[in-house]
Amino acid sequence: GHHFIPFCIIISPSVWHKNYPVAQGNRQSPIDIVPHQALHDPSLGPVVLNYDQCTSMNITNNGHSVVVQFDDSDDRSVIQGGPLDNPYRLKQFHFHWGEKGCHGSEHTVAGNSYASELHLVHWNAVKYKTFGEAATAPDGLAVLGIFLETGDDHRWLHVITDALYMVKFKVSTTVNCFNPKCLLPSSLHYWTYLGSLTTPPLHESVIWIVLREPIIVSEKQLGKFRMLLFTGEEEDQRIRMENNFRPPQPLKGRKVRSSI
Ligand SMILES: COc1ccc(/C(C)=C/C(=O)O)cc1
Ligand SMILES: [Zn+2]
Repeated sequence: GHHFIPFCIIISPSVWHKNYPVAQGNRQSPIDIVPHQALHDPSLGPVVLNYDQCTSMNITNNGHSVVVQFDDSDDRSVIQGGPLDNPYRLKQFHFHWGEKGCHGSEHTVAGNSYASELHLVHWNAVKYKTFGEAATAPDGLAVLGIFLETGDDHRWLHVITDALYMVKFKVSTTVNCFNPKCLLPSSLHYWTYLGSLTTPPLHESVIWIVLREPIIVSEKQLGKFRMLLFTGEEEDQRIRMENNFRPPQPLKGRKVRSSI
């Protein structure tokens, strides 16, 4: 009979270390952030986001998340300040979410998780020539993490969630002039620590900046993420894309600093 060969093998985080030994490294992400154990560092200035109105290019279901990619050929959209020594260029943003309720974020705060987490990925184009090179350097990437909590509709997230039906399967579609500045909470108070990518190759190249204040999105908007599929249109199985979050990793003596 027709032998189904699953194209879509979901590798769980607990076995990533077999192919990526760095998964058990000393600066892995995410982590559980314990606010009272974070060191308030008065030398930490505010994080500054200078995003151009029109550098977004497309939205893609890459088989493990939904990613909005940006034109990073110049410094039109950058993050700077805070723990960063120079501007980092916006490359893409993506989300992590659960299958229901308030599980889905990667970082947790005093053991509590949020329904989802948005990651804005930037790279150090001052020191490195390409994103790929920066992604393997200890100060190569800066990822801004924003928690999503359920409540009222988010006025601007609609632009993204209303486009998700077009990328139900592993495909891409155009998104013009989406400025992710509209996805920020009112306060830019943050925690920062040295960590890693949270999906393979798990490179320990990320300066994390996690905002304390979540943004509020509706259950309906969040539900649209859950109807995405890990699988491609050509595949028989339809595996819903959910729970695409890595659990917190050991701190291994790292200090979390707070701007608060
Ligand atoms: C060089 O290959 C890469 C693969 C994934 C990533 C990211 C941005 C992973 C993550 O978001 O955890 C970066 C580089
Ligand atoms: Zn992420």
